[in-house]
Amino acid sequence: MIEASGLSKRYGGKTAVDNVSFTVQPGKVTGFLGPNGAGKSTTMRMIVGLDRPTSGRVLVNGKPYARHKAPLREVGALLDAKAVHTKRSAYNHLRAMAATHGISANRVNEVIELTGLTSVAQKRVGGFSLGMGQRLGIASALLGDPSTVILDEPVNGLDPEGVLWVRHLARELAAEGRTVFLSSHLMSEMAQTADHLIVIGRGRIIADAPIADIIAGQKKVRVLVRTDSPRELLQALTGPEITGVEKETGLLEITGAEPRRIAETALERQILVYELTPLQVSLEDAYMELTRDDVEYRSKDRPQELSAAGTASGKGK
Ligand SMILES: Nc1ncnc2c1ncn2[C@@H]1O[C@H](COP(=O)(O)OP(=O)(O)OP(=O)(O)O)[C@@H](O)[C@H]1O
Repeated sequence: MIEASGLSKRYGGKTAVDNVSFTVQPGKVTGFLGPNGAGKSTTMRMIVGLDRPTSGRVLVNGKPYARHKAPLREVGALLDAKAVHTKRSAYNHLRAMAATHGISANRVNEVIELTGLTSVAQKRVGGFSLGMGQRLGIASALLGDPSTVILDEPVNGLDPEGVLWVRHLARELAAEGRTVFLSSHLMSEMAQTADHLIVIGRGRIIADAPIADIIAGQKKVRVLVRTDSPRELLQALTGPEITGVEKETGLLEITGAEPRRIAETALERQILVYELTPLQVSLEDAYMELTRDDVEYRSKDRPQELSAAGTASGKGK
């Protein structure tokens, strides 16, 4: 179990993590999501004592990481896969780590097998691909058979087979009753792997709930509408909460209005509508909506929005 309370980290004038409190429960995969620069890595580094909190504290299995006599047996972490690149072979790298913790050579062989590194175990780590480095990082994290596993972007650089492997591994570790805390910005991946999500934006927690609740919490309905008069239709749908984006000529994506209301409005105004498709809210949508105001580095070319209130700025007719 991981328990953070009032955890903050400032680097000079920059607040990377701002008074966050959360608990990561055992027996579940908890996803840690957030846009670039949100504070995920900094939080994870504080959990394992690599960064000192400016204020607040974080406990792993009831104690600060540094207070554990054999921390590798309590918590295993993959934080920066590149940090393991050395002139040693994968086997020797793991053997050296194991030796410092009284972990047997048997366990080294076990994690090598578990992470699919058997055929390259004698090769120099310096020559490893990003994916092999990730596997070695995961092997190091699992070496002490820890009850808490923290993996920062574990699927980064892995091929599809590797992504699937990490997903199964995370699920298996949680099923064994371990605490599994994974960061990622791949929403689709999280949707298939995590039970619970903690979403962070600009150093603050913006959601902490089971995945199903996060999706269900996004009440804004979205509907695809094909019509020859998109702008007219949108202006007829009055309400500040209703917005629309013209995805292509004559194809509107309307947010905030139920299909029935759209159909009734179109009928009233004699606007021909020849497609009306409600869209399912995905985790991706829920996440975009949640982090909308908390993205530090935003791409410039987001689709232009049209608004039902008539302040249209898009390319609708
Ligand atoms: N050592 C440091 N010195 C100064 N600023 C830092 C340092 N480490 C992180 N930051 C800043 O703190 C903020 C949070 O960074 P962090 O790496 O924790 O975010 P992240 O959510 O892991 O992002 P990403 O998904 O891009 O890895 C960023 O604005 C970052 O620039």
